[in-house]
Amino acid sequence: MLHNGSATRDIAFHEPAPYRRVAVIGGGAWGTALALAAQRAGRRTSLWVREAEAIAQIARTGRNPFLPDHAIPPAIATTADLAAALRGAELAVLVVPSQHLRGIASRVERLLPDGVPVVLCAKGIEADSGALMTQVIAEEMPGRPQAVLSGPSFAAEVAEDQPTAVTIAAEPGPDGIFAEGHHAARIAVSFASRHFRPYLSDDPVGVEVSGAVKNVLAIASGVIDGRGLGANPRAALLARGLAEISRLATALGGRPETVLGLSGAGDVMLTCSSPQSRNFSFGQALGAGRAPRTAQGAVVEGVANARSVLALAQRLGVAMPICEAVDRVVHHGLPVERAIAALLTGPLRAEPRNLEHRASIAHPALATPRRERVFA
Ligand SMILES: NC(=O)C1=CN([C@@H]2O[C@H](COP(=O)(O)OP(=O)(O)OC[C@H]3O[C@@H](n4cnc5c(N)ncnc54)[C@H](O)[C@@H]3O)[C@@H](O)[C@H]2O)C=CC1
Ligand SMILES: O=C(CO)COP(=O)(O)O
Repeated sequence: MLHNGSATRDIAFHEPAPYRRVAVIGGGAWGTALALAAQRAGRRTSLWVREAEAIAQIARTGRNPFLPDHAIPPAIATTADLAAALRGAELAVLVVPSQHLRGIASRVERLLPDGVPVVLCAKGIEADSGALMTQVIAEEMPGRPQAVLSGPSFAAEVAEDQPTAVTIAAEPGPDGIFAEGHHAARIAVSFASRHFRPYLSDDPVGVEVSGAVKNVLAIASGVIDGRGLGANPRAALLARGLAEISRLATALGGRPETVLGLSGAGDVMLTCSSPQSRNFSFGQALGAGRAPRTAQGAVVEGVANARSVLALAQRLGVAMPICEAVDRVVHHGLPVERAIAALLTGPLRAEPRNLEHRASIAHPALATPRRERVFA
């Protein structure tokens, strides 16, 4: 049994039954890669693709324009008909961008039998409501079992069957998420294959917040790279960015140790250091003073989420200076130079949160604005 993440158990011991039929809803790059992963794991898999042109191209060439370098095997049933994609599904995997999840979820809810679980794969926070993806689902699909799939996983590498580890997070049942019949354990074995390794977590809030914020951090990291500022500020950004994730996650009831796992530190390391990341390369262009260019129709989640993460943080009174800087640059036209200067010349602070609190009492100098150039 899992007690608040303090104990781990081998899920293979239980041999939970996989879901046999998996419907992947959202045929962008990540949905396509996850359909390939499910099919490799032995699942009967369907893939719902929204765009008529994409469906036509798949029919013509066997390739999805959102992930053009990878063939989709005929065993994956691709369709533009949502009802057809969901027919007979024992598991629905929702892979539409965060700002579109609500609309798709309400349509899926009308078509999916009660009790069929959903897996949420978008990394983001809803702009208008500040809702996490799990909250959106709780509202649009009340009572339905749900889990979050996140972690360091570029779609192209999963499609190539490169080794990848992800986290599957859900609220534990009375016997914990490792219990044989728990949907999270069943989802893990439904996707597990030689090169695709899910880990379980009972902290969906920590996992979700990590995934949403890392995209904003990746834009900031790209800016540093595009501006040619070197390796030191990137490392500082990663460390201080993880501190921002941790503060927001704990304010929402998540756990700080989750932020050190695959969905937090793992995905931050991946996305904040590779031009494969759309968010990182968007930031690189900003940093270099070029107009960001993305593949047609591709989503750069950090753009919408700079705004939604910051709005949520402000509502909760959580300081997120890096996310704030990205929001100012992307949405309010703040020049990159000024955003960087603001981060470097803010008040001096102590590092761990608990010390931060004590430092302001025992070491007032650390909490007082000073001229030195430090990181926020
Ligand atoms: N691409 C990747 O490597 C990974 C992506 N993700 C996450 O997966 C989610 C989906 O991203 P990708 O598959 O990469 O997208 P993508 O950039 O490849 O394609 C855009 C997707 O947005 C969908 N879309 C556009 N307008 C829509 C609307 N009005 N309603 C519903 N869907 C709409 C398109 O149908 C398409 O599926 C994002 O939250 C992303 O952060 C997570 C892990 C890896
Ligand atoms: O989430 C991702 C990898 O884990 C993909 O990142 P990008 O959306 O920045 O490409």
